[in-house]
Amino acid sequence: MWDDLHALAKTAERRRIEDLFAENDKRAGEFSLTAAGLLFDYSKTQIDEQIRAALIALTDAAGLDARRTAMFTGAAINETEGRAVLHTALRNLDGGAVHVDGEDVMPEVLETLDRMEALAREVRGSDVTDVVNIGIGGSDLGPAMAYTALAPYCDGPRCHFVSNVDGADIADTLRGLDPETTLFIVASKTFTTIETMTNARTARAWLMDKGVSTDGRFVALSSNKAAAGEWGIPESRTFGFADWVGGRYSMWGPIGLSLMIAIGPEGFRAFLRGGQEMDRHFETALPHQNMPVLLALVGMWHNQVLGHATRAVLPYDNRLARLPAYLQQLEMESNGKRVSMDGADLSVNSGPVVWGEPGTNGQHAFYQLIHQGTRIVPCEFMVAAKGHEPDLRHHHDLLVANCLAQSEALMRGRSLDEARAIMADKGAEGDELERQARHRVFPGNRPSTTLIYPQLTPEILGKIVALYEHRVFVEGVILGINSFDQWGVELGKELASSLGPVVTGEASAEGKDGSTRQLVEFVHLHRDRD
Ligand SMILES: O=P(O)(O)OC[C@H]1O[C@H](O)[C@H](O)[C@@H](O)[C@@H]1O
Repeated sequence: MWDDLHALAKTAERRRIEDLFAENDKRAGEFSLTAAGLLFDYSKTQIDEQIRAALIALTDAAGLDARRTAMFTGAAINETEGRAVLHTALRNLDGGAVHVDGEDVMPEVLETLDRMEALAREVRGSDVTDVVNIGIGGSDLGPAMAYTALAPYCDGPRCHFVSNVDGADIADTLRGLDPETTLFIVASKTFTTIETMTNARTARAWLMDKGVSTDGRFVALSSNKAAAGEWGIPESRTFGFADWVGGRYSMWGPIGLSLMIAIGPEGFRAFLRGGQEMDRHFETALPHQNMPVLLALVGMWHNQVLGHATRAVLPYDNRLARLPAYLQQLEMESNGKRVSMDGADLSVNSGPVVWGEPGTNGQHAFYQLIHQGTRIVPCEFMVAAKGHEPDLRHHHDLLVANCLAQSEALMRGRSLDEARAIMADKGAEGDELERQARHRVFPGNRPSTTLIYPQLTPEILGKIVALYEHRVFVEGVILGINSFDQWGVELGKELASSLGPVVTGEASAEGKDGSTRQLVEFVHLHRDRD
């Protein structure tokens, strides 16, 4: 399979994407698809019909259909943790029963949703002015990303997101907040995460310091209701979810509470409906008409086949500023694995490095490398046809024009002859003309895709997030890995707890490597100085 693709890559890399358009005037339509109102265009890549067929063959060989059914029907596909993977049940608003170990989970999911809505309404109708979500990773990035994304729909209290154990995070957030009108949400699936528990304690101390009762000031979102209870948050203020909701897939349930408070229960339901619509599409569309499948395959063509180690996510949508960070966790924590489900080494690379920033800002910062650097960075552009500022339509038109211009420029490039003509026009001559022209050449033939959507509404955001979730799933199935565990984060946590007492000076650094000892020494020299 991979050999076929590598053979196809040899020919593909020699030809220009532009020529594919010249050879086939239907290319744009044939190498793009519309689903759930979104248009995904992957025609500005080297993929042709033969390559697409070979990529789709990967899904057959990996048994994608059976794995997908297994996920949606509650099988324990997270094999290293013995868990089902059912974040889709959280948005199964009008769907039927979903069974885990013979039990329908939907009544509890819907009851929790009802309770969340009751609390959201209560908070929105109260004197609460600020909500602080304390959580990290999957208990932070989803709601934080969506809160910024859906700013035009936020008509509830202001939300803040504290994640880092760096005291600067909570200190900067609390400064300026009124303890009498601030509600804290402690969001942690495990309710043991050191950063979150440290920040939660600091929040509690802050209230007590200000002489404000902590009663009714905390809400817990967790799978570990017992720990939340021990911490002092009553059951009536605790919203649980099952272990089959992975942290980075959890914003659809209780972890989304801050978002629900901000945009209101109806807006949150629209977000869920969007996700559910993408689920239906993913479950039923044939591979070559299936958006998550194609998004995954295009990514694998660039990463596993052509060897491009990174991919840039470039939303031309300022409110999606946190999307790249959200996708970093979703994609890199899910598919950054070196062994397959059975423990054998992978024969191809695992998922790529995902990074990005909104356009047009990135254009004035790192696009230089994307256009002229020696490495190829496949780019994933995203843009809305319409903005939310009717009085600023001209801004939005410029934004769209820039987005389209970048993918066009990446594909077309500028030849040496064109660069020479530009320099000649400027009056350059001889060696100087030649030297200057070489700096102005754009190799072009650089691949990009564009995801375009009508407008960034709660429903559309739901579709986009679910689209990326399923993309990660498809890539994981083809790689034969478990996309739903994250053992790679454990070692650092263990070492951090052993280094804690070394940093404070309670334990000695003896036995640590020379570099670590030197760094600790520097800290000791400075930490107690005024
Ligand atoms: O929600 P929590 O249990 O506090 O976990 C928060 C985060 O920390 C862990 O280290 C994992 O890497 C993440 O997948 C998780 O989302």
